[in-house]
Amino acid sequence: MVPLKPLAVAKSRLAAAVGASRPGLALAFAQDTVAGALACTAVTDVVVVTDDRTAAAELTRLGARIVPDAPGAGLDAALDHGARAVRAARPRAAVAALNADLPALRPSELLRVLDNAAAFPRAFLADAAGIGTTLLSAAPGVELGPAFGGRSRARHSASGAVEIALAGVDSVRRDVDTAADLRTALILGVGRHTARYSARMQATAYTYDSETRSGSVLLDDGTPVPFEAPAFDAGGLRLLRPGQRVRIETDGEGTGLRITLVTLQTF
Ligand SMILES: Nc1nc2c(ncn2[C@@H]2O[C@H](COP(=O)(O)OP(=O)(O)OP(=O)(O)O)[C@@H](O)[C@H]2O)c(=O)[nH]1
Ligand SMILES: C[C@H](OP(=O)(O)O)C(=O)O
Repeated sequence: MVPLKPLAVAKSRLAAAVGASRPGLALAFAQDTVAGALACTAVTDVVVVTDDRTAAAELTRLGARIVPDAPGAGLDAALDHGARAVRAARPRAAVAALNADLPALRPSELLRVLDNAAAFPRAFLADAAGIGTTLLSAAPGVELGPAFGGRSRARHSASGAVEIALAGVDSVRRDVDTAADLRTALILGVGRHTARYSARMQATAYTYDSETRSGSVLLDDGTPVPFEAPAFDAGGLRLLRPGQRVRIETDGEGTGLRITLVTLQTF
């Protein structure tokens, strides 16, 4: 089950960093989350609990089933409602809640988490910050008992759910609440829907040292991203780190030092 707020109010903490892209980016995160879950061999069905009509149409197209957020009483109520809807049709179903803001989600990592979770009546995975929760599961016949929001890792633990202690499942833990989270997700490698938006994160300045032929670009929030351009040329693409490149366009005079536009992209 993937709960999703109306896009007009989703991902509010990203507003300052991404401006008018925010609702589209919130949808892209949900699309990549749902696509990743549907591609996981441990997942039979993906149910999205949402009242957003645009998101409902797009996520249905990917293969998700939509359950309206009938209670309209916050995240935990939406998840209880979703679990009831799932089990009305399939009373012996195991269920898991997964946040809709996991754009780097890899099906193979979700499979490891769900395999691990299946050993316990209730289990959860802490988010990358170690404060919240990105996944909560309940075995057949067991109530989900969601207690999301804020410091939910401690709350889920206190409620008796077993914390999943797996290494190497960063893509399932990497929820995106801030611009810094988004950059980390881009470095992990995001799905195709979010990748479309990442090209819009433009750098505002750069430094370049012609002796070392390296430099750094400054993202709009002030974060420096180093790059190497041993022999860069107009329009060249230079590898930064695995999964991430910088596009460098010169002024066309061929001096190789007058960068006019630098855009961070993922592939
Ligand atoms: N259906 C439903 N989903 C919700 C509700 N509240 C939160 N969610 C979803 O639950 C997950 C975690 O939500 P939040 O961190 O509260 O919200 P967010 O939109 O991700 O980010 P912020 O607006 O910055 O807090 C996301 O997938 C949300 O879309 C709700 O009332 N109903
Ligand atoms: C829902 C909440 O997530 P966040 O506040 O990190 O988006 C949580 O971790 O319980």
